Amino acid sequence: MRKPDGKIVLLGDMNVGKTSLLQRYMERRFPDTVSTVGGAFYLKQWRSYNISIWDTAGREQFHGLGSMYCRGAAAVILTYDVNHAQSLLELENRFLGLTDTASADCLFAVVGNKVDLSEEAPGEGGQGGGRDPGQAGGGSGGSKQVQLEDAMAFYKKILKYKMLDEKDVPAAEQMCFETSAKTGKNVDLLFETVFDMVVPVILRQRAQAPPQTVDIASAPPPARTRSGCCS
Ligand SMILES: Nc1nc2c(ncn2[C@@H]2O[C@H](COP(=O)(O)OP(=O)(O)OP(=O)(O)O)[C@@H](O)[C@H]2O)c(=O)[nH]1
Ligand SMILES: [Mg+2]
Repeated sequence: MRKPDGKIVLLGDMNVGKTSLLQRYMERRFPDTVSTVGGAFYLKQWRSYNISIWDTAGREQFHGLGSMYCRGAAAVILTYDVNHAQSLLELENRFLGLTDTASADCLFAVVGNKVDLSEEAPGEGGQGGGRDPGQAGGGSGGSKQVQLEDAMAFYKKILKYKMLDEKDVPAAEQMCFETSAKTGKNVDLLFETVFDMVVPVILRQRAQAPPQTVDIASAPPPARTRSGCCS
């Protein structure tokens, strides 16, 4: 298997829909999920690049693994549930620090998932957005608690935390998304925008990395010297 050219990591509280978003994009379906244990990845061929997309566990008990998964990441997708305000706060309090191990020019996307629940008419089944409403990250009702502007304000906090200048990075409007893994809304847009933006990061990472292998075919032949017994 060819080594991936770049890495994208999904982070966020349990139950916000990270696994569902990835399965919607990669497998074009919305299957039942079980809470992720540790982490898992998909490989995506984008243009001529091989990108690994890591799905991580939101559960507190796996928190320590997050910074390991983020090591060298070219992009991090910070995911919350639009119907659960605490899940956005958790990104700031618990998950942003995990990205310290990411690449220096790592890109950030902020994603509010489960918009279908707040778009449904009252009484149309707004209880279906979480497997265990009693736990952290669960309890998605049908009322939207987080607006896109809140996500954009959080994006600006990320830039401050990373000491990045707004003019050197993509604008908040480009990097904040509202999605539904259930209906597919904005899911392709999210991943494909991130893939497109990650390509220049991959190219920069490549240019900075020391060469791993010697290409014998393109190496110049060794200079012949006249010394030696047979010359
Ligand atoms: N209505 C609705 N439900 C969703 C959506 N995305 C995920 N869910 C449901 O929310 C629950 C949790 O989804 P997961 O994708 O497993 O959440 P996760 O973020 O991977 O959770 P952890 O692996 O525990 O960190 C499941 O019952 C999903 O079916 C969505 O867009 N809309
Ligand atoms: Mg999961």
